[in-house]
Amino acid sequence: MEATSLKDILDRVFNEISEVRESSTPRLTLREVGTIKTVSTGIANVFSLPGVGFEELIKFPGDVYGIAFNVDEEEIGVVLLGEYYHLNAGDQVERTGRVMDVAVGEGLLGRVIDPLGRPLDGKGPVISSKRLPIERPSAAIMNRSPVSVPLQTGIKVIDALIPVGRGQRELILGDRQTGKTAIAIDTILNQRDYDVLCVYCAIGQRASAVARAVATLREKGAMDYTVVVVTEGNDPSGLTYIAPYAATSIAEYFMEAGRDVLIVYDDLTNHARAYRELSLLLRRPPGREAYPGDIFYIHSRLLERATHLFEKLGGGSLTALPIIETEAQNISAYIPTNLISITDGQIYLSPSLFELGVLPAVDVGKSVSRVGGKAQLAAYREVAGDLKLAYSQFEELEAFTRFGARLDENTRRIIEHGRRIRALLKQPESSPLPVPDQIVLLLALNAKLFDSVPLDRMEEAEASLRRAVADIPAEVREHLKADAELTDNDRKTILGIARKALEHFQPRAETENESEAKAGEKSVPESQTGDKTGQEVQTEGKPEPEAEEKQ
Ligand SMILES: Nc1ncnc2c1ncn2[C@@H]1O[C@H](COP(=O)(O)OP(=O)(O)OP(=O)(O)O)[C@@H](O)[C@H]1O
Repeated sequence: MEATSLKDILDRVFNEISEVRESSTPRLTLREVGTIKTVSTGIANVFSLPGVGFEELIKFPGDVYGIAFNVDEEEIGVVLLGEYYHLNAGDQVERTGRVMDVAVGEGLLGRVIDPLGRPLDGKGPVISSKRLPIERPSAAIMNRSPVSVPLQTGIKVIDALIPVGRGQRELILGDRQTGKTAIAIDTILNQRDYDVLCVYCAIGQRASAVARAVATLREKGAMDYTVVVVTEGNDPSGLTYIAPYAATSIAEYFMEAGRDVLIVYDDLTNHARAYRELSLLLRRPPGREAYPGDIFYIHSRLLERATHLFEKLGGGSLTALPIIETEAQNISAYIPTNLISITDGQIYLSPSLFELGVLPAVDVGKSVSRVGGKAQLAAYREVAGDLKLAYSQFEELEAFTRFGARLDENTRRIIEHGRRIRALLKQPESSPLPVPDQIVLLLALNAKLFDSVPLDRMEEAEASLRRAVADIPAEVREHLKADAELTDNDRKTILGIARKALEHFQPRAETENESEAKAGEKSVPESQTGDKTGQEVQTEGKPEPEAEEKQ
C-alpha cells in the first residue's frame, strides 16, 4: 500500500516537473536583423538581410518603416516612409515578414488620414478592424461588368458632353490653376444624393490647397461619405509614392462590400515625380524625361483597379478621376500621354478659356469620354448630339468673327447660338446642378429658346428657368431622372414652361420716343441695316470678351 502511494507520489512529482519544464521552455522567434550601410534623402541601403522579399516592410529605429525596393544579393535599397534624420550608418534594422497594409472600413469615413492610416484631423485614433495590403491585384476580366450606370458630376458640360460612368477612369488634365481640383471636388459634392462613397487622395499637395479642399467638403456636408488621404509636398517621397495605392485599398474595401465608390487622385504628376526621385536615388536607369522604365506600369496597375464588379460579386464599382498637370498645354508630354492611353477618356481644361472666364474651362474639342456615353441617361442622350454639333460648328466659325468679316444670316445664327451654349455651360464652383435642372436647361438651349436672350442676361435667364423647374409636373420630372426616353408630351410640357420663364428676357422693344431719339443721334439707325454684318455680331448684346481677347 505504502509502496504504491510512494510510486504515485513520484509519478505526480515527475509529471509536475515535466509540465513546469514545458511551460518554461522559451519560445524562440526568428528575428532577421540587418545593418544600415548608407542613408540618403528618403532612401537607405541595408546589408545582411539575405531573406528579405520584394516590397517587404523593414523596421528602422525610431518606429520608422521602409519598403524593400531594390533587392540585390549584397544589399537592399529601402524606400523610407518616415523621417530619416535620426538614422545613421551602422544602425540595426529588422525584417517584419509582411508587406505594407492600411486600415480600412466604415470608421474611416469622415476622417483625414495619411497613407499609413495615421489621423491628421485631431479626432483621435482611426477605428478599424480590418487591414488590406496597399498593392492588390485588380479584378479579373471575367469579374468585371460593363459600365452602365452614370456617375453624375453635377457639372453641365461634363454630364451632357463628356459623361462619366460608374467604374470608368476619366483623366482630368490641364495646366496649373485651371480648375482641375475644383471639378473633382464638385463631383464629390454631387455624390451626396447618389449614395456614392468618395476617397479624395491628395498627393504631394500644398498644405493650404489640402486645407481648402477639406474645408469645402466639410462645409458642404460631404465629409460624411468621404475619406481624405493626404501627403503634402514636404512629406518623404516614399509616403507620396504609396499614397494612391493605400487610398485605392481603402476604396476597394467599400467596392467589395457592394458600394459605389469614387476616388480622386490629385495629382499623379506629383506621384510620378516622387517615383522618379526614388528611382534615381536607387540608381535605377533613367529613361525618357529621366523617368524610370516602369513609370507606365506604376500608373496602369493603379488605375486598373477601378472597375464595375459583376452582380454576383456585389455589383460595387470604383470610378477613378486621376488628375495630371500639364506644362504649357503640352498634352503630348510623357506622363500625360501615358495616362491618356491608360484611362477611358479625358477632360482637358484650357488656360485660355480660364482666362476668358469660361468656367469650368473644359475644352470640349480636346475632351472625350470613351465609355460614359453608354451609361448616360436617355434624356441627356437626346440633347447631347445636337449640342455637341452646334458647339463644334460655333468653335470653327468663331475665328471668322475676329476679323469683323461680313457674315451671312445662317453663320450669324450659328455663332449667336454657340455663344449662348458657351454662356449656359458656365457654372460657378461648388454648385453642382441636379439632373432635372440640367436637362430642362439643355432642352431649352437646343430648342433655341435662349437665342434671343441678350448675352449679358444669360445668368438671369438661367436662374429664372431653374426656378420654373419646380412647376414641372412630378411625373415628368421623374422621367428626367429615370433612364427613360422623353415622350412628346414631356417635351411639350417642358418647353412650354421654359418659354414662359424666358419670355421676360427677350430683347426689350424700343419705345417710339427712344427710336426717335436714336434716329436723331445716328444718320443710319441700326434697325435699318439691311443684312446682318460681322460688326453687328460684335455689337449685339454685351461686347464679347471671348472674341476680343482671343485675338
Ligand atoms: N467653375 C469655377 N468657377 C469659379 N472659379 C473657379 C471655378 N473652377 C475653379 N475656379 C477657381 O480657379 C482657381 C484654380 O482652381 P483649382 O485650384 O481647382 O485649380 P487646379 O488646376 O487644381 O490648381 P493646381 O494646379 O494648383 O492644382 C481657384 O481659385 C478656384 O477657386
